[in-house]
Amino acid sequence: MGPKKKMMSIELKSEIVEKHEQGVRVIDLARMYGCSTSMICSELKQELIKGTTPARGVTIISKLRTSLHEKMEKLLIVWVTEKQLQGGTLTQSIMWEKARAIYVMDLRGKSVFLTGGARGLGRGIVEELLSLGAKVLFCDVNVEQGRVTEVELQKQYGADVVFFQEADVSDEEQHKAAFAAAVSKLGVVDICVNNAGISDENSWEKVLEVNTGAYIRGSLLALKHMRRDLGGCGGVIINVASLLGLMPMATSPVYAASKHAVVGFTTSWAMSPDQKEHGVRWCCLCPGIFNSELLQETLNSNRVYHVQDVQQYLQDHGVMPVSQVAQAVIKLIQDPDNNGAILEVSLAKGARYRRRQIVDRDGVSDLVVVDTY
Ligand SMILES: NC(=O)c1ccc[n+]([C@@H]2O[C@H](COP(=O)([O-])OP(=O)(O)OC[C@H]3O[C@@H](n4cnc5c(N)ncnc54)[C@H](O)[C@@H]3O)[C@@H](O)[C@H]2O)c1
Ligand SMILES: CCCCC/C=C\C=C\[C@H](O)C/C=C\C/C=C\CCCC(=O)O
Repeated sequence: MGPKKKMMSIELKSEIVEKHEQGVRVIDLARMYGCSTSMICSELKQELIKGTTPARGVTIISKLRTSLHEKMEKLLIVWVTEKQLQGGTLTQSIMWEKARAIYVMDLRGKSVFLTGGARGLGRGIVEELLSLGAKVLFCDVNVEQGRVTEVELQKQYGADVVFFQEADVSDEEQHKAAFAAAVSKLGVVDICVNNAGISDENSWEKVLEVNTGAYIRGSLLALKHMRRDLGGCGGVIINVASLLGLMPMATSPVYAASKHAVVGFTTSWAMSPDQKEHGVRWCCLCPGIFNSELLQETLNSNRVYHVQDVQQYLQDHGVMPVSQVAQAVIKLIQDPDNNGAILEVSLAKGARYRRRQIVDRDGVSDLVVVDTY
C-alpha cells in the first residue's frame, strides 16, 4: 500500500488559495503547510475548475486579476489626479499612453539569456535590453566577435550588466553550460531569447539543428528553470522565427521548414492548460528581411535558390534596419498579456500581432480568425 494521502480541511484549502492569490509561491506554500508542491498545485487547480458556470467563470477571471493590475490602476489614478490638480490638459490618448507606460513590463534589473548575441539582431536586442536597465548574458559560436561585442557593451553600460559566453547551441553540452552560466552570473533567468540562426539550403541537417533543435532545447531549459509550480519565478520565452515561419518561399525550403517548426512549437506550448501555474509566457517574432550580416552573407553565396530574385526584391522594396526589429522584440517582452502571440514585422507594415486562427480540429479549411491582444 502506498503512503496515505494527507487530507486537507476546506478552511485550510481556502487559506492556501488566498495566500497564492496574494502572491505566495507554490514552493513556499508547500513548505508552510508541510506538503508537496504537486499537492498544492492540484488543490489550486481543483479550486479553479470546480463547478464552473458562466457566472463562476466571470468570478474566476476577475480573480486572475493580479495585485499587479490593481497597483497599476492605483498609480494611474494618482497620476491623473496630480495632473488635474496642476491644471494640465488630459486627453484620452495621453491617458492611454501613460496607462501603457505603467502597464508594460519593467525591465530594470530583469535577467536575460540570449543566443547569437555577438552581432546582427541578437546584438541589437541586447543593446535595447541594456538601455532599459536589464542584465544580459549572451552566447555565440563566434568567439572573436562575441568578445568584441562584450567589451563594447560593457564600456557603454557597465561591466556587471552584460556578459559573453562562448557556445555553439547546436551542441547540447555547450548550450546547457551557457544557460547555467547565465543562472550563475545573473542569479536567475527571467527572459530567454532564442535568436541564433543560420540560412543554408545546402546543409539541411545543420539548419534544423541550429534553427529548430536548439530553439526547442533552449525553450525547455528555460521552462524548467522558470516554472512557478517547480519553485521558479515565471518568465518569458521569445523565439525569433521569421515571416518564413508563416509563409512558403521558393528560395529557402529548409529554412522555412525550420522556422515553421519554431512557430508550431512555441504556440503549442503557449496553449498548455497548465500555463497559468507555470507562469511562463511564450511568444514568436516573425520578421521580414532586415539588414544583418546574415543577409549580406546569404546574398553573396549559393546558400539560397534564385538569389537574384531576392536581390531584385530588396532593390524594389528596401530592407528593414536591425533596430526596428530589435524594438519589436522589446514590445513582445513588455506586453504582459500576449502569451501565444506571433508578432510580424515588415518594412511595409511595421510590427503587427498576427490575428489568431481558431482551427477546427476536423480540418483547417474553415478558419475562424479572431482579433487578440
Ligand atoms: N536577417 C534577416 O533578414 C532575418 C529575417 C527574419 C528572421 N531572421 C532570424 O533572426 C535571427 C538573427 O539573424 P541575424 O540576421 O541577426 O543573423 P546574424 O548571422 O547576423 O547573427 C546571428 C548570430 O548567431 C550566431 N550563431 C549562429 N549559429 C550559432 C550557433 N550554432 N551557436 C551560437 N551562435 C550561433 C552567429 O555567430 C551570429 O552572431 C536568426 O534566427 C534568423 O533566422 C533573420
Ligand atoms: C528570403 C531569403 C533571403 C535570405 C536572407 C537570409 C536570411 C533571412 C531570412 C529571413 O528570415 C527571411 C524573411 C522573410 C522573407 C520573406 C518575405 C519578404 C517580405 C519582406 C518585407 O516585407 O519586409
